[in-house]
Amino acid sequence: GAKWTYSGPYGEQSWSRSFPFCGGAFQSPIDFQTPILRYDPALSPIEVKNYNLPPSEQLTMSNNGHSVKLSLPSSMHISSMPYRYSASQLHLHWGSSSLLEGSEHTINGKQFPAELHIVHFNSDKYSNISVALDKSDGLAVLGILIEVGNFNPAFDRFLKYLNGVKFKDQKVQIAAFNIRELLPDGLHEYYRYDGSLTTPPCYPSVLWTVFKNPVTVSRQQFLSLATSLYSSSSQESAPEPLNRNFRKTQLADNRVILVSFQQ
Ligand SMILES: NS(=O)(=O)c1c(F)c(F)c(S(=O)(=O)CCO)c(N[C@H]2CCc3ccccc32)c1F
Ligand SMILES: [Zn+2]
Repeated sequence: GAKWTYSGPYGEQSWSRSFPFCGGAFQSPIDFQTPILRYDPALSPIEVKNYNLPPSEQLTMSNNGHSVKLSLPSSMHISSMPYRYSASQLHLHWGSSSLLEGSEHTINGKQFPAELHIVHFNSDKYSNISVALDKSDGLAVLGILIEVGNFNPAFDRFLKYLNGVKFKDQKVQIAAFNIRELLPDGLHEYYRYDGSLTTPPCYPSVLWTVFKNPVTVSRQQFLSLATSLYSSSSQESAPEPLNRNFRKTQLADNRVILVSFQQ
């Protein structure tokens, strides 16, 4: 597809030229501002199934030039939503060694150092994610905000392989692990709204669930994520660092953001 980046002439202000939905409604990410939040007691705790993958399984970790992503088996799924949403992949957004602000969603204007996204598709209605991608009930993404603090052994299960995917289109097979350990302890407190993919093609097809409680990684783990990767391929002459790969927050318009918790 058409080239897009996070800075320069192909940056987010230009996305809508090649990807019209990027200039449309229901765009993500957004800033969770207290005045537009509404408590919804019907929002039940998120339940995930088969997230505890056996180490005998292997996952493909790859650098696609926009993020580092991990392929996930469709046996992993979210069971607490009206439809079953089966896992497809997880990826991250982060700042840089000089910018500890790289999350996509923000809370009352606070941007976190990074954010993890676990992308799922509605497997009750659609046979695969490519078919589900542009359907209004097609995708469900879990957003996990990341702070710098204590070392996180679960994140290290894949961060330790970053040097194997330094350049665009590089892939490595890694031992699977318990993906549930990447999530915060409590899955009962979260923000919920209808939004979009935060990258082109920006389809308004995502039911967003962003957990209120961040997880932590150590400063060294954050720096490893922020400085190990390049968006350019190994053959290219000028290596382009892969960092600050987050979209700015979009207008909420008259969208109400539901929250499962009371202030
Ligand atoms: N923040 S986000 O959750 O909206 C989001 C991303 F930020 C992101 F980078 C990617 S990607 O596939 O790594 C690269 C762009 O396609 C996807 N990938 C999605 C979109 C396209 C596609 C096709 C097959 C499987 C997953 C995806 C994504 F859903
Ligand atoms: Zn994402």
